[in-house]
This record gives sequence, C-alpha cells and structure tokens, in this order.
Amino acid sequence: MRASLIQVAVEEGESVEKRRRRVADLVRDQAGADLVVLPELWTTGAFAYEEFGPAAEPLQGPTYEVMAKAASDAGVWLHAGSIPERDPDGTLYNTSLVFSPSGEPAAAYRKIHRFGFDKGEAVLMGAGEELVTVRLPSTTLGVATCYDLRFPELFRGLVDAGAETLVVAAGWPERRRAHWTLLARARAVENQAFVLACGTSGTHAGIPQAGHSMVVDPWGEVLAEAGAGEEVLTVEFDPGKVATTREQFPALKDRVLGLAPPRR
Ligand SMILES: O=C(O)CCC(=O)C(=O)O
Repeated sequence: MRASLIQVAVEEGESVEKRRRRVADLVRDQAGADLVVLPELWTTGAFAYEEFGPAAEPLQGPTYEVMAKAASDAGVWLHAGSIPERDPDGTLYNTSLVFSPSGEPAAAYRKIHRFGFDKGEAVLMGAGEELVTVRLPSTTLGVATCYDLRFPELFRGLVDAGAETLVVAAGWPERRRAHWTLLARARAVENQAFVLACGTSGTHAGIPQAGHSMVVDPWGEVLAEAGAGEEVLTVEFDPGKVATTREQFPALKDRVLGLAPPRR
C-alpha cells in the first residue's frame, strides 16, 4: 500500500480559495498512491479561530466538491483532512472528509475532543459523538483528529471496530512537537496498528506548526518522517503487518476490561 501524506503549509497571505486549488493540484499529483491524507483545518488553520465562522461550509460545500473531484481525478482514496463544517442547525464542527477513488463520500468524522479548554475550538465548535472507520480494499482506517491523539480510549474504540491503520489529521503546534512524536508512536505500539499522522507547516495566528508528519508501523518503528516545511511524505507499507504483529505478540488479547475501582 502506498500512502502520501501532504503536509500543507498554512500561512497567512494565501486565501482559502487559492490554497484549496493548490492543495487539489497536490492531491492530483499523487495519482498512483492508494491513499492520500491531508491535515486538520488546512483551509483556515487550526488556530485561526476568528476564521472558523466566516470560512465554515456545509458538509457538501466548496471543499467537499473540490476534494471529491481531486480524489476521482487522481483515482485515490482521499482523507481530505478537516473543514470547519456548519451544520444546518448553525453549530460548527471540525469535520474530516474521506472520499473513495471514484470521488464518492466514504465517511465524515466530527472531531470528538475539542482543543482549547475554555476557549478557541472548545467553545466555538460542537463535539462529535461517533467513532468512524473506513473499509479500504487492503486495510480499515480509523479516523481521528489532532487533540484526539491524547486520548487512548478513542483509539481502542477504533481498534475494537476493526481499525488497522489509524489516520490522524492535525494542526499540531511546534511547541509541543515532542508530544506529537511520542504519542503517535505510543498509539501505534499499544494498538499494534499503523499510524499515519499528517500535520501542517508554516505559521498562522502566531502559532508555528510542528510539521514532522509521520508514518509509524505496528511495532512502533517510524517508517518516514517529514521535516518542518511543506512536504509530501510518501511511504509504502504492508497492511498485513498488523495481523502478523498481533499474532506474534498478542498483547491485545490480554486486555482486562471493566476493572473494579479501588475500594477506598
Ligand atoms: O494537544 C495538543 O497539544 C495540540 C492539539 C491541537 O492543536 C488541536 O487539537 O487543534
């Protein structure tokens, strides 16, 4: 399986429309890949809070249209990163879109863990409530977004639902890059799954982005890692390694669920 992670530069000075066209061309350039992955909120930037409302789109809005066409032009499965989605009831969500190689919608995932504590995304957007997996011919994707990476129980839920390749679209800040690389590897090791973690580069809303998108195998080995700038990170991997790792080192079978709390 060949996957290309497009670590998009999100800089002020480039309009949403221009970036959308530019990124669609980058997706089209990946014809021949099986799966292409984009980062979180790459149209606005994950920290450009004042842009979320003005740039919010219905689920099947301009980004959906352009990305569905880019997926079918390239003939690839496309995780098109996330958009600020405006629900018909007015609520905003941080919603990832996945398309099949014919440009059909395969999934939409509303980010469950919103970042910002009592400000930013955490107050501007609603929380998703449903885990999302996507069946590809050679693997099952589990979909997660940025801050979700800190919550191992979400990934266990995805594994329980059959995920073997965990895709994390992010806009992770440079100042916590050490957490990004550590957590991506931890999620791979504990779930014995591939992790495809795609971030942004550049600086927006005053926040330098970490870049360093990564592909990690089920044994925790980093198969490929991007630098700090805009980059297409392409890697070939054998999805069958999930099954062999889980057979050879069957730690997932030793899970103990429903532990009793301490007595006092
Ligand atoms: O958890 C972090 O350190 C970063 C999370 C984040 O930037 C996000 O979810 O948008």
